[in-house]
Amino acid sequence: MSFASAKDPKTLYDKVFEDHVVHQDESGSYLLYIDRHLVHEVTSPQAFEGLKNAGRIVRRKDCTLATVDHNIPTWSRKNFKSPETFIKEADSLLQVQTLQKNVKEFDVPFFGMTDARQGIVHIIGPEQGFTLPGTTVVCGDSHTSTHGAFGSLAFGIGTSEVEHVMATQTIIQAKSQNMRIYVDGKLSPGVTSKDLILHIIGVIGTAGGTGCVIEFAGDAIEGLTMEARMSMCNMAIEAGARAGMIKPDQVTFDYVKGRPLAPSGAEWEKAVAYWKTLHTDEGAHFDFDIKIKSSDIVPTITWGTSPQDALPITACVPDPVNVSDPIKKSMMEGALKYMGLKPNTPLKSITIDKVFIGSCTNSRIEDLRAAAAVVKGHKKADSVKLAMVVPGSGLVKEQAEKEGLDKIFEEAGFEWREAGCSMCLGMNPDILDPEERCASTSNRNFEGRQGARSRTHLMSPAMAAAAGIEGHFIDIREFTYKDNDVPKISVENEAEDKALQDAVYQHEKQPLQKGESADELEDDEVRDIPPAEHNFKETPLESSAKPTPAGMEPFTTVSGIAAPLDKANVDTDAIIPKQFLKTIKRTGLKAGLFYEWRFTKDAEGKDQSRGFVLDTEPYNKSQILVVTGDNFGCGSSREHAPWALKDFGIKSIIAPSFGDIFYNNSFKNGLLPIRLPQDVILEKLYPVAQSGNQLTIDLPNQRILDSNNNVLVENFEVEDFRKHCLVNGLDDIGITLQKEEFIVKYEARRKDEFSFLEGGSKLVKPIIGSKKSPYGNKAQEW
Ligand SMILES: CC(C)[C@H](C(=O)O)[C@@H](O)C(=O)O
Ligand code: SF4
Repeated sequence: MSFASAKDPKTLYDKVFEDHVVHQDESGSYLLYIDRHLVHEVTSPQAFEGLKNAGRIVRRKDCTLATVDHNIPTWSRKNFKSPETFIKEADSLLQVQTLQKNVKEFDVPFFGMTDARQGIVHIIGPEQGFTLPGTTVVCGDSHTSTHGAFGSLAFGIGTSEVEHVMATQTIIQAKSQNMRIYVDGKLSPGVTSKDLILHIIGVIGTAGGTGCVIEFAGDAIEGLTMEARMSMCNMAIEAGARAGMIKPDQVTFDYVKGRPLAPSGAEWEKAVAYWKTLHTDEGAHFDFDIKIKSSDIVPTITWGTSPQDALPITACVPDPVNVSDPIKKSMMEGALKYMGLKPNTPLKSITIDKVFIGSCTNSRIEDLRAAAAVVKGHKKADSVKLAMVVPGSGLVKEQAEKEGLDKIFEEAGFEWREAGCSMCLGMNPDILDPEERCASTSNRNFEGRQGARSRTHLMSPAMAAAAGIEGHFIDIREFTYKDNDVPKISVENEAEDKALQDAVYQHEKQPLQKGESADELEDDEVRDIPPAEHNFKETPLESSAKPTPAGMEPFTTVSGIAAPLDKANVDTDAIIPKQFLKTIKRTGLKAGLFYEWRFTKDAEGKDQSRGFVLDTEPYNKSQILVVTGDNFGCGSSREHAPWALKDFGIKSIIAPSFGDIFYNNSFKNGLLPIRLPQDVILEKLYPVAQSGNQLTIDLPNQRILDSNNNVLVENFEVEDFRKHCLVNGLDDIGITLQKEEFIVKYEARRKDEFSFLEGGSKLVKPIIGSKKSPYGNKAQEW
């Protein structure tokens, strides 16, 4: 059944990866087939525009599913008439309208704002059964890692890659390294998967998983529900990993079975037989194997401005005095200042202003049940200005209301909202005021994440709810639950979930397409290095490969001022804050580059320069950025980060390591990221940057020189394929389309061997006669 040969023991990741290889070229670059593509309004406009400009279509509409989530207000939709009357912010509205227009024009299945199935993109995929075990899942969103909970290979991509997937249904990938995080034992009472993943990120750091796909394994993981597994994999990106994965098992199959877009009947049996082969073989090689003892974990929260700033709730705010590494020390001092915290303060004594229960990490029915169990019979503390509960999808909302959770929250003084990303990111009206402190169930506590100068502490739903009741952080194990008959996760409830869905989707699944019979390929034909004529070096690239729609200039040699940046873990939220993402263009982003670091507001609300390095002479003309710390560009997949850097004039960034998605996105935009060991940067390049001098980057020869032509670095690492594209300014969609024959062959084979994946979002049906949906009977909005 599997494309992979049975010869060597393989990891779960190896198996799923190999089963999707359409083509491999000599440079080590793979073309992978994509089974499922989720689309939202923030990262798709430029991709659809690119398709349009090139006269291309969406190749597999049945593998594509779109929704709106980031920009939409979460206030009541009872009087909803249209996005135009509902969404007050013009730029948010434009992104929503643009997606509506695009899905109509390209005929892509879409859950709009009048559809109960609308919700956060990572909630709706699994909920619909669109996400299936063993599939490849992508989305222009970093938290696509969520779907790895099903044993799928799921990762975030940038907008250029969104366009690539829409046009070719494939993606160009290098193989990541294998990391296993093995969690033994059972989680203690009061400890959830959120505590576990925060603990893990605290241990391995936000760059710990860079270049890796993490498999979460062990008793503690196998004991988790699907919802809890999704919370774990969701935050794999916060550990820097390309993806997180958990092997599919009976828990997975039970969750998927009967979902509207899941296979059924004989196809279901065939699927399960295949899915059962998807586990790491005995003796398979892991590049990194990390063991975590579940007994070490207690309820955990973050204190600082990175998800790795995680501590047990029983701890105190850390003291920089105890840190010897100067970079870490200054980062800690900066974070404490930003968070308005004093060293050695017990975490439990920190008071809060607001509570946010929601986001793609923790807005599923199980999360809401856990929070409601805490809240029931209590009242929100008077000192807490706002506690909001935002379900992940319209269906989660309906289910919660059916169980009376909305009433429990409202009686306690919590606000009950409509589905969306909400205050996780604040691209919509839900934001914190400056210096407000929030107990949040989301996944990122970056500076400015929930609003300018906002202060975010990450934690589990129960802990956030309890903080709302007490007015300060509290150890959930010490909280007094008032009522024991709170809704619990039970088989009955699961059955009710399904019953609800069945009522909502009164449809028959369409018969599976009868395709032409698939060409039989031998294993080797698919996996092995193809003959030379298929290698990109031999292919007549110029014939159909075009410059990218963004107008990518060839990159050969760049000489320019190098700006020094002495920071680690520079996240893409810092490179380009959320308010600048509300554009449907790739240009005009210079003003937003490092906005929070560059500007503060004066008394009249005008921007005042803070003297950030890029605003001082001679660095305001920099073309190169020399960064001392690891993990530049971590976090969100926003391609707006390289767009903004490019718009400023930056052509190359040198750092010890990069966030995977940012690294990819940079190449797609003619921006060269160069990875060098930290000591080389500190000894050879940083001093040049500090003195305001020029560096020359010679890509064809892979060298870096100073202004006297002395070679400072020789043979810096860059993959052949990426170099080739950059030096020639090539559009990789054009290159991929030259491999059309391989894509067609793979599709034929997929139709046969993985026939249970056919249908996909084509099975999405309008909601017919949904009895009491507050969204009415309309489904797709065109
Ligand atoms: C808007 C999108 C690019 C972004 C992401 O990739 O993560 C967002 O979802 C976020 O959480 O910051
Ligand atoms: S992390 Fe937040 S903003 Fe990003 S997709 Fe999830 S809920 Fe939306």
